[in-house]
Amino acid sequence: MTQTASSQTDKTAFVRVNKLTKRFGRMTAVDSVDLSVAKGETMAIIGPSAAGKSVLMKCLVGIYSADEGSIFLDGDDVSRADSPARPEWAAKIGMLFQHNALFDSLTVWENICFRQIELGTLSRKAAKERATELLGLVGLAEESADLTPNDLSGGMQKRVGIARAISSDPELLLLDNPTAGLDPVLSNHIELMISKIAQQRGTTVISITNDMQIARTRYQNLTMMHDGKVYWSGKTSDIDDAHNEHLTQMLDGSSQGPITMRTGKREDGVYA
Ligand SMILES: Nc1ncnc2c1ncn2[C@@H]1O[C@H](COP(=O)(O)OP(=O)(O)OP(=O)(O)O)[C@@H](O)[C@H]1O
Repeated sequence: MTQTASSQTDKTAFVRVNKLTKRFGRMTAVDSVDLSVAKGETMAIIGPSAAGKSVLMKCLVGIYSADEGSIFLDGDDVSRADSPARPEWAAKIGMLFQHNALFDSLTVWENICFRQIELGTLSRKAAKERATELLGLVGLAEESADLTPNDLSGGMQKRVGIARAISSDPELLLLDNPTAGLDPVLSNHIELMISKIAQQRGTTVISITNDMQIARTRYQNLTMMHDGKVYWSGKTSDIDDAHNEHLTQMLDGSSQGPITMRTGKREDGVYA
């Protein structure tokens, strides 16, 4: 991955977002955002509340259309929810929503293979087998398959959400706060599991997190958003102590952002 999605430099990126803008009335939730991720790499998106992180994710998954700018996935233009390439990409993207979005009236296994059952790509028997296999992968017992989401703890629900997100073996995995509300030990477990899944399957992963430490240790790339804009984007290995302090201050609201930026966007379009 190159350090930002400058359209000049990142034509080969698997995920390429160019000057993406999404508005709600007069409010600009995502403001001319550039980012890019190479195939098989991982990116954490971090930023304070209302920074535009979830709206960006919803543009990537195709819930919202770009008002301006573009989104390319493996070269396909999917900038709008109704772009011709979108239907094909629906099956190639797995998403964990912020509040898991599990169906309370369905069992765990039906939730995990919901899409396959709906589309008829798997019989119910095959779907249950597949879901049970995925439960093992996310560290849940086979017996959980017949429970409903209400029977599960928050951490277990997250795991079921992740199992559903990877059920179609997606090329792109989008995770909106996979560890929100979980204790640090469980958060680490889940993040480790995500890294392993990404490594074993070669999945490209973009994940929102509020934890700078997790972002730095578990992800290859990091994008910091603030007020709908990308404030910093680059390799986590390039984050030195000064950057770390600065980004952490932005995250907890003790820095007002770009005014106190230590370094800025270079002439070649790379944030440093
Ligand atoms: N459907 C919508 N209609 C109107 N405004 C919206 C809508 N969705 C999001 N917003 C607004 O867009 C801004 C960005 O929201 P977003 O959910 O992307 O923030 P976020 O960075 O994910 O924050 P958090 O970490 O708190 O979830 C917020 O001001 C939010 O109120």
